[in-house]
Amino acid sequence: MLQLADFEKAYNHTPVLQIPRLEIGPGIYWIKGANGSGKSTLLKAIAGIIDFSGNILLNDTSIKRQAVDYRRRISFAEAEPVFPEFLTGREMIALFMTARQAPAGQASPYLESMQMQAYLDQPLGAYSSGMLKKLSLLLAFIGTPSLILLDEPLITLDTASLAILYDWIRERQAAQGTSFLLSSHQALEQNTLHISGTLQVADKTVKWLPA
Ligand SMILES: Nc1ncnc2c1ncn2[C@@H]1O[C@H](COP(=O)(O)OP(=O)(O)OP(=O)(O)O)[C@@H](O)[C@H]1O
Repeated sequence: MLQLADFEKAYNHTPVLQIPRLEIGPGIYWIKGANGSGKSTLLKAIAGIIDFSGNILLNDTSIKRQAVDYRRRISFAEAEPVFPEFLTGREMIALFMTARQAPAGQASPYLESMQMQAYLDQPLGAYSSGMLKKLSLLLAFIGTPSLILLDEPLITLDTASLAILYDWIRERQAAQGTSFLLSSHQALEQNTLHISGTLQVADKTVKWLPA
């Protein structure tokens, strides 16, 4: 599903991640690592929002040679999302629905399950961090990406919302075979989600460990 080859990312000429080769099949993966080890850097590189040397292929589509096609197949929710404060949640969702050519009505069940309708027409500047987090997670589920990257999806969510997020992930994987990379300092509920393996980020590289 995902292949990294000769991957190297440096900030100000200081290498942060060097991954000669990494290949993982479809599934749900937990990205683990200490603070500053490079989890967000890895996710941002795979999402195509920061540059790096080497290559990444998603189902044989190259991030460098087929950049538009690649990005169409991937979604990313940042750990601490920042949105334009003057837009409303409804406007953000409409923007994503158009950009990602999503099927009509796709957002409705997500909005209902997370009970987001009450504040959908408020400007995003008035959202709490939990409300912003739910919106950013929902936006990552818009369209039909084959890989969804969620950076620290569990932070700021209340217990009820966590259970709903796990439902979203399970349902999307079952219905569309979507794969997930989830970074988290908290243990993922492995009896709720079927985790295919762990990507351990340490010593400036990434190791795949079976579940
Ligand atoms: N834009 C940047 N410019 C310079 N250095 C950066 C930048 N972003 C990240 N780094 C450095 O890269 C390293 C990895 O950071 P990254 O944010 O990927 O870690 P992380 O594993 O996600 O950490 P955390 O668990 O604290 O969120 C750190 O040493 C960090 O200081």
